[in-house]
Amino acid sequence: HSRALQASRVLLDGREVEKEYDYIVVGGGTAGLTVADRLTENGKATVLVVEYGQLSNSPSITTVQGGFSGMSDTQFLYDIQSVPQSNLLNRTIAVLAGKVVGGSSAVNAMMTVRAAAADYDGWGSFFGEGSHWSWNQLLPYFKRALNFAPPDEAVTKLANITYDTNFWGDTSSVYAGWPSFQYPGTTAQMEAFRGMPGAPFVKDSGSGEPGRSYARTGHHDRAISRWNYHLVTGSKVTRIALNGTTATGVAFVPVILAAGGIHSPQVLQLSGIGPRKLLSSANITTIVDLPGVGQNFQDHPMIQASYTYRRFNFRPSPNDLFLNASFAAWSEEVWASNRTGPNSIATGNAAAWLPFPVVSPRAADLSSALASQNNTLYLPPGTDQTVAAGYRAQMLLHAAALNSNHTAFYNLVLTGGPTNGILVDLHPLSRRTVAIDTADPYNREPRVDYRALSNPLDAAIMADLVRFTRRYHLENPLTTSWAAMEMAPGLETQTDEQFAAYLAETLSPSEFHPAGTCAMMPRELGGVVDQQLRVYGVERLRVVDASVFPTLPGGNTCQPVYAVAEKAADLIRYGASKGVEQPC
Ligand SMILES: Cc1cc2nc3c(=O)[nH]c(=O)nc-3n(C[C@H](O)[C@H](O)[C@H](O)COP(=O)(O)OP(=O)(O)OC[C@H]3O[C@@H](n4cnc5c(N)ncnc54)[C@H](O)[C@@H]3O)c2cc1C
Repeated sequence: HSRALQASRVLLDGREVEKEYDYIVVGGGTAGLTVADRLTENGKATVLVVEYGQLSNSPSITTVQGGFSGMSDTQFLYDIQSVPQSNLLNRTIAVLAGKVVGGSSAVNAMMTVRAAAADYDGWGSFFGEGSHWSWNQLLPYFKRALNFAPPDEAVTKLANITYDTNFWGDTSSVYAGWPSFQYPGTTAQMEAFRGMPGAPFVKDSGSGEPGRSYARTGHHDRAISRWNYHLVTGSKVTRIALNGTTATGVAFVPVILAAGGIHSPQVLQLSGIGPRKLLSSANITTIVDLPGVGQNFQDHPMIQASYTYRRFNFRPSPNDLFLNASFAAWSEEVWASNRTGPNSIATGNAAAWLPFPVVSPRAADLSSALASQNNTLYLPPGTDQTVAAGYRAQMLLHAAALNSNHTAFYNLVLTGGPTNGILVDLHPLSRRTVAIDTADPYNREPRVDYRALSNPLDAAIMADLVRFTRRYHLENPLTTSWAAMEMAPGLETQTDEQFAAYLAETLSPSEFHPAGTCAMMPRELGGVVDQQLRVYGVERLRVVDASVFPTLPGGNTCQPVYAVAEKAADLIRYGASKGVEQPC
């Protein structure tokens, strides 16, 4: 950085890139833009972000209402289908990931949640005592990551919102808040969990400003005014240049790989870092034999459990947006005039996250079944011993979590209307894979195998998640007056075997939360990066994105990605020895 860069700007062509930078960030997505913003903040370090997608102000990205417009616009998504899923009647599944400046944070459904402390303590536990990865040590970065706008008074009252500002920050340019409108039915659906014994109600929540706030608006738009920040768009990184085992980027530059859960393992494999057998079958010379790259792939399965209420007299309801022209017109009007009203609701602004013992009467039995299971039988044949050892360590953690009230397994998204939402398994046991397509590794998208339901206990756990949802709707004193009808799976589905058959037909193995494919675990447990997110066996190369999560947090993944990226920026700037920086 002895030499001034041309003024900060977006470069439309790789040929405009300078010869030297202090850091190169591969992927201008959620994590990549966060790190690039923080590293250039001091006005000294020079950073180039290389992003395959384009900068866009399309309404698909900026529209809030419903939360689905980004994920429905294929120009901002990679075009990937999974391999046929043998446990899902050979169905193939669309793999959604953002391809645009801002990455998946530009197309996601905007649900903002943090998951339980125990999930993050679990991450550090793989490294033993003294790890600097834990809830307490990530909390300052959660606070730095998002700027929390408290809910307005009317909404707070109507929806019984409670929150604790001690858990939130107010410095980030990425904002999190509640919609300025709530359907009364949402409150009723939330309150009805009081009819389910043991369901905990916690204090903290969030609220505030409408609009999509994401990595591009919160980080790129800040950094673009700096001389030391460059972003090149429309440029796909196929591999990282290595000099021996040192990443050299363009010219001896430290590289931060932030291409996301699907593409970071692909880029490593194309660079000769990954499982030797896979690389040689693609004629790629192995630089570092790292069996964990592309293994340990996790995502949250979505289960269809749908109910329609015959008597749900809460109005207005989300259906009124389609059925009641004057309500729809009013919604448009208040959104246009001051960005309030129903159109400020994305998707799922209320949901339940519950521990497994609350949901399942056989939590203790399933927990011991998992602990005593020969877990590695359910990994792909030929899985490396280190990866298998890591899987065993994770399954022991999950076995304890299954019988604990300190982490959530069950997630039901509430709609506020007479049809009910999405059911999610927060800690799936099956592990998936991402691998370069050996037939044409540089030009084809990677092969994504969800290996759905490969661990048979997943189906049993999911069956209990549906059974609980059934009880919530059909046997709950607080919901009986709604006269719910079970549309799916249908009351004839009762036994574990019937549920397994139903899941084969209908399960969606992805909530678009790909993670774990470059896991932060000890190398002897199949890890790919160490606690400073440095790739084992390679100098000057870190991975910073959802792929480093060793296990999925029990919640949507965007907020944890921001927090991990904030922490990574401090690790890169100050090193681990300086300890955790407190947010200013
Ligand atoms: C449709 C959808 C809905 C979601 N809904 C929610 C939600 O409601 N709430 C929530 O919390 N989370 C949600 N998520 C998940 C969340 O958005 C992601 O977990 C998070 O944004 C991932 O961040 P990341 O940095 O790991 O990857 P990304 O943000 O995906 O960034 C990766 C970037 O790298 C780029 N890239 C990839 N390969 C290359 C290459 N070879 N060369 C150059 N650039 C490359 C990509 O184009 C992309 O911009 C959703 C995700 C999707 C896709």
